[in-house]
Amino acid sequence: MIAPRLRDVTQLTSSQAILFDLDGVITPTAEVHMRAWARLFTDYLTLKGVGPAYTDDDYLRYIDGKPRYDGVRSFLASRDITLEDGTPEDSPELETVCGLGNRKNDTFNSELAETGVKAYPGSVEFLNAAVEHGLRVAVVSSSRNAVPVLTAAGLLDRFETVVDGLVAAQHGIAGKPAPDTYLYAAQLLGLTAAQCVVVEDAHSGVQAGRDGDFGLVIGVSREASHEELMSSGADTVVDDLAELVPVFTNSDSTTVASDSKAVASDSKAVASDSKEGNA
Ligand SMILES: O=P(O)(O)OC[C@H]1O[C@@H](O)[C@H](O)[C@@H](O)[C@@H]1O
Repeated sequence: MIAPRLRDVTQLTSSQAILFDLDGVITPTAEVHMRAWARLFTDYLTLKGVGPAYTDDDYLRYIDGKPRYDGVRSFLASRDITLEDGTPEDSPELETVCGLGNRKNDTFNSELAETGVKAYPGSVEFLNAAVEHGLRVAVVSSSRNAVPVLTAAGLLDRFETVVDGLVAAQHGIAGKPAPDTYLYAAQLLGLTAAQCVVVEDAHSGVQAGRDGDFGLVIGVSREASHEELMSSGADTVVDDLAELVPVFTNSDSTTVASDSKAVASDSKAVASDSKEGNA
């Protein structure tokens, strides 16, 4: 019989790779996406005379972490609106799923060009500690802007592979909440899901990690709460990835658990519902 997996943070040190979401995990760009979506859908619903008005909760429920056009479809469905898909080449003026998505992308890119991107210091600290410990690292993002965002943050060369929205579209890989983009990244690294850790801030991404049966799913609470991410399937949730650096720098895992509130309290119950080790 295969021993049940111990889904707590000490498993980080025995993992082979960390697969990082980007927006909201490595860079604060989830906020930029969030503002651009709010502008698009507030204007759009007003123009159509459709309610209820768009709120940030809509972003978290229907859009966060999903590929661009899936986010549009999913939000419009919540207001009983169906549009033709169009194509990714659609002009932002067109009232199609792709046209609206591209309209939001213009807003996203203007803000990014104005403000630039600076990674979360705690995430860079965690990345450095993981790499120093010998773990391999990759980015798995739904965004078609992942490479420019990583480049602007000066981090592109830190990752062995980047599976983004463009790669997924090119290969016909289903986006988050499906686990497929994460599984594809693991495959590119020549690893199994069980050997990899997923780090996510969005419900859809946490769900992808859980459904892909990854070795460990770490939630980072930015907009979504600890409880929400735990209920989506995270094994543990932190406010900042720097909280997990002691896992690498301190070989005594019990000290780590007691040093970090979130880790100690969130990781307890998880071993009980974990199945056998996966492929
Ligand atoms: O429009 P893009 O850049 O391809 O991004 C798609 C999605 O990418 C995800 O990473 C973000 O969490 C979402 O907010 C965003 O909508």
